[in-house]
Amino acid sequence: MASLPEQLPSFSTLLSLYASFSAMAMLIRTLFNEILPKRFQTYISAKFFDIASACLSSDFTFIIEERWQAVHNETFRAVEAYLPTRVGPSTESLLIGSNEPLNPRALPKQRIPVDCKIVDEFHGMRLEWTLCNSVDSNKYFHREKRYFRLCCKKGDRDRVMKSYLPHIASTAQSILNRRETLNIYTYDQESSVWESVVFKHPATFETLAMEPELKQLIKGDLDSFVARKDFFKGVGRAWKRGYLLYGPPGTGKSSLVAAIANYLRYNIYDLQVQTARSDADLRHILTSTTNRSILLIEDIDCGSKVSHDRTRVQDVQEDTQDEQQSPSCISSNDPGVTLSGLLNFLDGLWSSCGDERIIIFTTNHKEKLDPALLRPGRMDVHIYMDYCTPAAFRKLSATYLGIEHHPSFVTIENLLQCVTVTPAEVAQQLMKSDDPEAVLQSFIHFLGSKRDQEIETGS
Ligand SMILES: Nc1ncnc2c1ncn2[C@@H]1O[C@H](COP(=O)(O)OP(=O)(O)OP(=O)(O)O)[C@@H](O)[C@H]1O
Ligand SMILES: [Mg+2]
Repeated sequence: MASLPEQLPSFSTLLSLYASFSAMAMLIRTLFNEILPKRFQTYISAKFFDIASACLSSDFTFIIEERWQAVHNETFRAVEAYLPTRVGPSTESLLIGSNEPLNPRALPKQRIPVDCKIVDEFHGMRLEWTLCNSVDSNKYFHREKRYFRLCCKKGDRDRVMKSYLPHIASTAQSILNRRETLNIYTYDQESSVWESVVFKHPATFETLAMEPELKQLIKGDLDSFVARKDFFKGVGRAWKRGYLLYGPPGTGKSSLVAAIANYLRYNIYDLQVQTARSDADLRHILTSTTNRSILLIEDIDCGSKVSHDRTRVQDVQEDTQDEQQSPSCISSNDPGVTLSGLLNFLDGLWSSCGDERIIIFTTNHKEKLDPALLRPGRMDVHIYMDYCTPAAFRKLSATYLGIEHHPSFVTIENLLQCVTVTPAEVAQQLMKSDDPEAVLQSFIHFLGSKRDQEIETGS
């Protein structure tokens, strides 16, 4: 007869083990219920539930937040561009809209609404996407945080990382490269986000009236910037290019910015430095911009707080004077942006955040800028936008009147040699009538009286 193995515990041993376990469980339960505060109990139960359900579930979730390590997350941007192309029969809602009157040839654009589920298929994997929104706020700030949740089977996790996400990256790249509409963004301090509208400025290098050699030089510089990613890496520089456009009002600085955006197909972030409350705020604002874009800071001399590094006390004292001169300069108790805060972004350590960025400053008064901003190498290219030259006039005449040669050009070009007139003034004169002959005669008259005035005042 087979006997029981010797090592099997006896019934009485089992009974005493059971009693010890029960006592221990009772003790743990009492500790849990009586000693731990209620909120810890809830937290621990929730965590336990999470861990248990994660172990039992066969799904895996990726979270892709809008920001990654303090700057804009390019993976988020790629998904944002890619997902609208994956809208299918299972999609329950969509955001649609258009900045133009609806017509059959310009159907509204699609965007993914918050909480809407998009199901994608890739190489036999089922991938469920949801755009989520949460609010991060305390008594100092209120920021909305957007993120994508991607659910897949646990077993597909590696394939998602190794082949699906790279597929999204390359698809998004080609979508962004051929983007039809450009956006111009302005920063909304209230909600701490960049607000965008469609950018449809008609200025192009073709319509710009400036010396042809200068135009060629700028286009060449832009082309080489875009093509030389590896060069920038190789020489240890951030892939950025800074332009300072300076010259009198109405000489085409903003038009040149629009022409650059249209040429490169880059979005524009139009920043009023005065809207940033502090250097930390400026850092947040600038790190929320995306790659392949232009950061535009117009009238940099007007943002008096960044023209020179000053203490807060000085700022507050000068605010009252500044306010009268420049309504755009905000008055507040905030410390404001300092020059060093801005320079840190131009070529300091923070300049390495982001790729393929063009930074453009414009000013009417280059002489008012702090020498630190003008130091060689800080803004790579300084472009002087001049008064109207004969070559610029010929371009404006071709654009506005459709005339490239005319006998009165000789008189006009002679007058332009001695009269200071901006391209904006010329454009205004050339738009006066749709009769080109009458326009040219009136323009000669305009230049003549301007010359007489200048002789009289000795300017
Ligand atoms: N170089 C130019 N070529 C073509 N058009 C021009 C040029 N300069 C000015 N204009 C015309 O004048 C208008 C005003 O020009 P723009 O706003 O570009 O000047 P700006 O130099 O930016 O002036 P400000 O210093 O006041 O900002 C433009 O909308 C455009 O129609
Ligand atoms: Mg301008």
